[in-house]
Amino acid sequence: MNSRKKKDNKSRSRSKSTINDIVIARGDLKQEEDRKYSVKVSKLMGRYMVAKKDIEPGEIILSEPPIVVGPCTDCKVQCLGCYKNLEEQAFIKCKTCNWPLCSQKCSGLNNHLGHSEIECAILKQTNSSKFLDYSNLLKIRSHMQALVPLRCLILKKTNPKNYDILLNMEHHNALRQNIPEVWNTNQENVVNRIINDWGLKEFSEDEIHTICGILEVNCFEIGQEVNIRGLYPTAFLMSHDCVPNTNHNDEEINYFLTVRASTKIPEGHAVTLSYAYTLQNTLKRREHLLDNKFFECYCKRCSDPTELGCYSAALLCPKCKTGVVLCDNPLDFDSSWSCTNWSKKCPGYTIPARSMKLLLNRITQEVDQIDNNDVVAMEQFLNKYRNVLHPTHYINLGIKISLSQLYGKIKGYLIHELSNEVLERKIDVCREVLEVLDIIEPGYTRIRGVTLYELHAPLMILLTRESAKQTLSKSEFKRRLKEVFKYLTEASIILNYEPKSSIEGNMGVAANEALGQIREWQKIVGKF
Ligand SMILES: C[S@@+](CC[C@H](N)C(=O)[O-])C[C@H]1O[C@@H](n2cnc3c(N)ncnc32)[C@H](O)[C@@H]1O
Repeated sequence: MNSRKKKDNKSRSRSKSTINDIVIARGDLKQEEDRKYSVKVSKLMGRYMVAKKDIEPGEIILSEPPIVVGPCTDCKVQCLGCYKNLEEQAFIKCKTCNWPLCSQKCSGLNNHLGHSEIECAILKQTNSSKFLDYSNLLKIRSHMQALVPLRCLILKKTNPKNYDILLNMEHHNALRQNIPEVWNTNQENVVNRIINDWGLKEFSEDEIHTICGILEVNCFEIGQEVNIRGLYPTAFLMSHDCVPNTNHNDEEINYFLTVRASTKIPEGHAVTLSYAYTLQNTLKRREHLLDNKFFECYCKRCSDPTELGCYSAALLCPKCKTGVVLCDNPLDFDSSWSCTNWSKKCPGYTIPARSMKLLLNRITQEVDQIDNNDVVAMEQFLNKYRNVLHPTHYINLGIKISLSQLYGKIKGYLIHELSNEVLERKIDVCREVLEVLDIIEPGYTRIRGVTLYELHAPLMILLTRESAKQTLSKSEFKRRLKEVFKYLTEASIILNYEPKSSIEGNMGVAANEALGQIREWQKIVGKF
């Protein structure tokens, strides 16, 4: 389908060390024995991780510190130490190198995962700050793009073992070279800056482009309050799947990455994560993977027009009114879409790929106009498109996820103020979202944990209200309490994997407390 694909194999044909070489090179044989995974190689995917033995949901597969972290390519201007976004006037310049910082006391100063002494010395020696136009912070943004590549290059001297591990990662240079918007942007913002502006002639253009490719292909988006990327020594080996079987999180400050199984991973099965946003439809995910990770996905979900029954891309047929419009060939970016209501004799409805894209772009623009907290506008949107978009179309699903979290949280909709009707609405959207998540983000995944937590709250309040009116029999009360207990228990397991400093980690603490209260009630109604 795409000319980029053929060259892919070429770039992969260069010889690469296996993960075993990497581990042995690190003198870490013990760790190799203990590892939950081994590494295989396939023609399609290159190296990929497989489970050495059955791995249970929630089990840690790996936990490791990053090789390098720093600003993302599309980041705003950030503090070089702690990566807080900097506003005009609310920042200082590093006394030594003159690059922007949040304060002279920033916790990321003289830290190898922040603004290290060596980075500061190089930025000073090269007089790099003379190119920073502080009259307008926006003009500094593109300069930030060269920082992570510089940090990688610094490793060559400060940590040659990590530099070797990094150089062993996929860069897709042969493919990327043929994509002018990727290659030329790197040439301008990274290569020319490091070699010409900063005068670091010891690095070659090829070497810097390779580093850029490695970062693009292998970085994890990390950070809790901040928007940064990190490269990890073994986690990069996980292959992509649009229904992943792992979940990962990163710690604040040290950026330790922990990968856990979200579902059971049988021995010999690939250990996967999704490089794309799972809540988008096949077309969007595949476009993202091709443009940013330089491969085409042929997973089960991508190959199935119904996306395994979650209908993330389906429209409702405007002709027969009852049929579902699906992509004729989801593995072809240019495929048309048709009504699939053959048995009920739809007169026939087909829409070309281009018109579908235009329609989705127009609807997306409309959604983007809705304020993040405007539940009324969200409900109006769902109502307006109820005969156009499938109820679980990814655009609807995004809105339903927002509603599942906003009802009960924002001003005017605090949980105890909600009418029974709105509580029921919150329950409905949570259940609808969970039905889809059970297909595309199954098991112990963060978004399921959050949605289960959101679901328990209205159920519990309705139960309390009804029990206060004494309209429930003891057995009905117990049945409903048991249901809340079930959701909350799973939410608690999932959310307690999250760092305590994160929003989800806090939710985990709240889930534990709520479970404690239910256990008190159990003393009255009896164990479930
Ligand atoms: C983060 S790297 C994974 C490690 C890589 N396979 C290696 O050997 O270094 C991502 C790259 O692996 C390949 N890859 C991962 N998952 C894939 C999949 N499901 N289908 C095809 N290629 C995949 C693609 O080349 C992608 O750009």
